[in-house]
Amino acid sequence: MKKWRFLLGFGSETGQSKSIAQGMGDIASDQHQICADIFELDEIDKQFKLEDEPVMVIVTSSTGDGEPPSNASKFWRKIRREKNPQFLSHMKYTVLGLGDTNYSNFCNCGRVLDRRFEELGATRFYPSAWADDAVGMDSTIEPWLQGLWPALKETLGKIGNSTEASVSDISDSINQLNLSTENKPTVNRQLSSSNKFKSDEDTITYSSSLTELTTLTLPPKPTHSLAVKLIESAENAYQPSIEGQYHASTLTRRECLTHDAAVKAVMSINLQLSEEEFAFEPGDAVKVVCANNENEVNLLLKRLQWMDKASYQLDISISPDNTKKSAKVPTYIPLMCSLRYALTNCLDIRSSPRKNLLRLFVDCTTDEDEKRRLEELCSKEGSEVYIKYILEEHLSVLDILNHFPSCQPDVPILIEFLPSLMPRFYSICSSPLDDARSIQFVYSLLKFEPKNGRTYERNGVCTNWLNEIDLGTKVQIQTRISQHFRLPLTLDTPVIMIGPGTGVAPFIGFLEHLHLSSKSINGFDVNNLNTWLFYGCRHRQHDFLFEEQIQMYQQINVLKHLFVAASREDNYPYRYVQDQLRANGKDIADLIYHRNAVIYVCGDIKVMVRDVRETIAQILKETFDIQNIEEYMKSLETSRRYLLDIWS
Ligand SMILES: Cc1cc2nc3c(=O)[nH]c(=O)nc-3n(C[C@H](O)[C@H](O)[C@H](O)COP(=O)(O)O)c2cc1C
Repeated sequence: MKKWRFLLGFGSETGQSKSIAQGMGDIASDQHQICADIFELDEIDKQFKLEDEPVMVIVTSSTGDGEPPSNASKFWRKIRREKNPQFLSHMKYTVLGLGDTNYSNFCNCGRVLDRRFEELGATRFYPSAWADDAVGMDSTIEPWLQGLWPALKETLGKIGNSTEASVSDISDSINQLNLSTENKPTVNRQLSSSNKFKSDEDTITYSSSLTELTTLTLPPKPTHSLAVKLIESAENAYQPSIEGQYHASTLTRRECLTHDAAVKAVMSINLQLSEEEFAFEPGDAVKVVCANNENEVNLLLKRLQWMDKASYQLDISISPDNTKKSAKVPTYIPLMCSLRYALTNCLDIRSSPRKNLLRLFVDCTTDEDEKRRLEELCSKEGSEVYIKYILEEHLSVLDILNHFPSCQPDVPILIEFLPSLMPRFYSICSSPLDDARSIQFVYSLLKFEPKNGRTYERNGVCTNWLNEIDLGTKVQIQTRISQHFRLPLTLDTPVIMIGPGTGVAPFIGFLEHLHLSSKSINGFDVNNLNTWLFYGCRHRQHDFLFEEQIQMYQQINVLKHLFVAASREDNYPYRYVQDQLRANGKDIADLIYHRNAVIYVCGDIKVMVRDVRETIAQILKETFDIQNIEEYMKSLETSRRYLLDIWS
């Protein structure tokens, strides 16, 4: 029997959109008997042709400063260049954008694709949605998905002929569509009289906003399709199965840039490339493939009662009972590997479990009170609780299992539903003019205490790994080429660099590049440079990163103006970079307004990026009495004169 189908294209940098698209594909086939053909957007013209697609759903994140993820950039270029205004007039579409409101270009990639599809004649069959990582994406994605399926069925039904649906399929689906609101799984479990979770202190396991009388709407139970066979033999050496083109490098140097008294230690790393030249420029970032912490993996293995079998080989395959048509073994896990290997190198055991995994955990739990609480956490009614106690506190899968001791999930479920361990990004702080086969970057060592639901102490995943590996260890890396975060083409364009803490990294790359250019390029006169650096630390004696190097750039006239803020020093007037910007307000405003300066902001997104933008807007408004300052700031952004390189 023929079946409805649609194209589901995703653009993903760190794997979230990809896993959401894959989850959507599963729901489409398992619950709605619709086939989703899922491809990276950049598979355009290889795996799919837009000309042949009547219905398309796009799931895409944004990266950099609102740019498309690396597997969607070719797609975007093609769509952007298309001249025929009717090119997509045959198409119905919708977009789910993933982003983070801490970035000024929130969901920019999704939004521009959405607009461009409309300009090219496509019709939105269902409103596009923008999910925000800053507040938890599920609160947008869940309701959006609930409405998507009926809308999709209606759309596919209307154009039935061209999507090859048979009449009986259509009527089946329309019947289903009519039933869909009554079909949501709800549950009202009776709790034991001594509900052991009733303690206000234990927030993950109890919240007063939900009572045992609340009827819960649960997400549909995901179908799982993997099986593992245990083979009692010693572990072999596996090749990490990472997607994309990675370069082998070697860790050649690691040093601490901060004083012992610093609140947070900052490390600097050097990686040497073994073979080919690694093309990068100042402003680019490097993606580092890392592994999970051994102790954390051991804790998880113990909790799963797999410690004694941890190094046995697992033969991972599709279960003979599988009913999911799209089932496949995740590509990032070798078909034969030990559980220890999979948990160490392939699976993200740190990020908070998504609701579909919690839903599966319900059925692996024997205690009725624990079951009910897990149902609450994955239910629609429990969304706020899930965001507050799981997402915002960054609870891991191990934390959840520790809170629910009677939950004993099968290993294949974890292998199938934990996301893949993604490489981490760092801004490069060296110049290729120094050595094109060597890169340097910096990172802070982060420690998270066991509190607020976290059941064990932990460090940042990749930073901890980078800190523990021996010199000489091979490190797999890839560049993330920045499209816009680049030095200006003309030497005398004023450059305003704002980078507190490790946010100074790309600017060290910029300054080093200018310094080396002045030595190697004829006619490159440092006197023409107009460079301003606003740097922030806690205490100048303890954590002024690259202090000597920065002073050297000043002495040789590569860096013209340096302004330092120190947030923890008594009697020092400038706490934050914004204070220094304000103190130099007239000069900064003049550079931007009259001299076409380019402003670069780099660092942690939480507060700094917003405050810096507000400060610059205020300075400009006050100095030049600009009436619509927001419009002016936007014009700086669109003309690529206000550039961000930020992370969370
Ligand atoms: C380096 C970096 C840059 C980002 N830039 C933006 C941005 O400009 N706008 C936005 O809305 N979100 C931005 N984000 C947030 C991501 O889009 C968001 O976390 C998303 O869930 C990631 O999905 P993915 O894993 O599929 O790439 C950025 C994230 C990172 C790590």
